[in-house]
Amino acid sequence: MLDTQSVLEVLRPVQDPELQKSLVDLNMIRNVQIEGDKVSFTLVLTTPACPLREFIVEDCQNAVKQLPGVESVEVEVTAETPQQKSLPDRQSVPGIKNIIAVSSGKGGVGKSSVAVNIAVALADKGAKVGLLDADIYGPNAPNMLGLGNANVMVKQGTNGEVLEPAFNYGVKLVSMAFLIDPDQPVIWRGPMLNGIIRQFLYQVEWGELDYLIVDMPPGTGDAQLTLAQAVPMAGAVIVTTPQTVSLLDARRGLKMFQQLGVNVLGIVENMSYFIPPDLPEKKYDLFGSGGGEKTAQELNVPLLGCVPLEISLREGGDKGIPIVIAEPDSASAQALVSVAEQVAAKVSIAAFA
Ligand SMILES: Nc1ncnc2c1ncn2[C@@H]1O[C@H](COP(=O)(O)OP(=O)(O)OP(=O)(O)O)[C@@H](O)[C@H]1O
Repeated sequence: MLDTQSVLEVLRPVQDPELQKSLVDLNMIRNVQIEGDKVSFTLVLTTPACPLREFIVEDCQNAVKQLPGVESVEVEVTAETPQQKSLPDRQSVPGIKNIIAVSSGKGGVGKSSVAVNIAVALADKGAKVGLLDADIYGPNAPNMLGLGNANVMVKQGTNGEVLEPAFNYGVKLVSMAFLIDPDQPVIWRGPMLNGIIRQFLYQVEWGELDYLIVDMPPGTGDAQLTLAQAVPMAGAVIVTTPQTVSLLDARRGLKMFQQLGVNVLGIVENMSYFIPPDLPEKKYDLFGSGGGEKTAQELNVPLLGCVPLEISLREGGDKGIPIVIAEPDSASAQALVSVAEQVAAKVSIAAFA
């Protein structure tokens, strides 16, 4: 007989490919309805940015169609992002499910571009996203998000004054740029870091967030230490170029996060190759090739993606329209969307591990 139980039984062997557990056991199949020969249910994924969404839906449909008497299968897809694991000695930020650092060993490798585009890509998929621009030396996320002239407002919250983040492309943003005088010497900014990072975590009206992406200053300094010691983190993403010097610094950064007990979600190789706009079928390895992959293998962390060097990516950053929105079909936008999906998937895996 066709009933809810038989539908769940036939779906039980279908696994979430990333978590390698039964969708039914993970409570990802809900609200099973049967009307004559029509079966419908809700598939609750662990992230709206699930890279394998279509495969999972197809697997579910194929499984249910095996039941005698079923003509059509309708799957409504939603997502509930899991909360990262808590740590006994770190205070999580209420409402924020996953804090992800985007870091690089070396400056100028495209860390902010990657952080901004990951944030926008996740928001575009339907996730609730915040971006904390903690890059005290080059806080350029506001410009890249078209919020160069934004001002954060201070308002009275339930526990004192709170900052209200700026908002664009579905992303809530606070940045060091909103607080520091751009003419202030960098040397005076360092000592402010610890306090400001904590303030940006706890005294901002973030609301409910699936992901808070933190654009870190380059290197292995105080900001990384402060963040890792203040809050439980879902993980860190390390951005590098294929060049040897950048890779050596990336390794240092990666080791530091590992020593601080932060899960390294993987490496993003940026500026992997150059695509000339007039010859899009050509590829030039300006900074060498394969370095990111080799480093990822050696250090036993995933390579989350390789983003090409494209003029339109730089232009998008300068104009305040991130490439994933401005030119979603470009090679760099597609690579960045895939990186965002990989990051989301790895965060889910860590939450269920
Ligand atoms: N894949 C790419 N293709 C073209 N231009 C890029 C690419 N990645 C980054 N850029 C450009 O390189 C410059 C530096 O990038 P970005 O600010 O993202 O780097 P960063 O590592 O955050 O730098 P900083 O160390 O100053 O914080 C920017 O002008 C950006 O638009």
